[in-house]
Amino acid sequence: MITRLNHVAIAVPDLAEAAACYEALGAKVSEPQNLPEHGVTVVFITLDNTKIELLHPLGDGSPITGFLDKNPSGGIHHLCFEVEDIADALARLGECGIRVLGDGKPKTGAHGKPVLFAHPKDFQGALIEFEQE
Ligand SMILES: CC[C@H](C(=O)O)C(=O)SCCNC(=O)CCNC(=O)[C@H](O)C(C)(C)COP(=O)(O)OP(=O)(O)OC[C@H]1O[C@@H](n2cnc3c(N)ncnc32)[C@H](O)[C@@H]1OP(=O)(O)O
Ligand SMILES: [Co+2]
Repeated sequence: MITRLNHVAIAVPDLAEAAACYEALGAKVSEPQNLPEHGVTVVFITLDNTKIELLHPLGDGSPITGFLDKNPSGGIHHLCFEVEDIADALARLGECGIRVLGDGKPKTGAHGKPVLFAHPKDFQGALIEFEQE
């Protein structure tokens, strides 16, 4: 079952500049984390009730390069919801005819937990990530 909002992800053209804005507002900002298996570098901003995930392309073939080409100033990229059971979420998405991106199997995300992405065209135009709680 879907439980809580884990993070809101924003793709940014300049990670250091974006992180500095949140630091200036007094937020807790993580060090950049390279995720080559996901083709991104991420910085997490920890808030009281959720996180902001700042994303920047890492290497060739990053899945977010196209998004930044279309949105050169950056933009909200995806929402991540926590689920009690990622396998159950995978099954439920399939029952609803919602395509799961990649090879359709969970991958390990930035928090070291299994994650899935649903195709935005099947989810009211929004890219939704599911993370095992
Ligand atoms: C997992 C590690 C970390 C974590 O939190 O733990 C992360 O979150 S890593 C985040 C980066 N990884 C991903 O986003 C993986 C899933 N994403 C993808 O596979 C691609 O981004 C994809 C397939 C959603 C889009 O890729 P691309 O833009 O190259 O493809 P298209 O141009 O063909 O797009 C198809 C269609 O989708 C629309 N689109 C693209 N991105 C988004 C978005 N973020 N939100 C909503 N819609 C999106 C795009 O405009 C196309 O629509 P169309 O009407 O055909 O133009
Ligand atoms: Co994410």
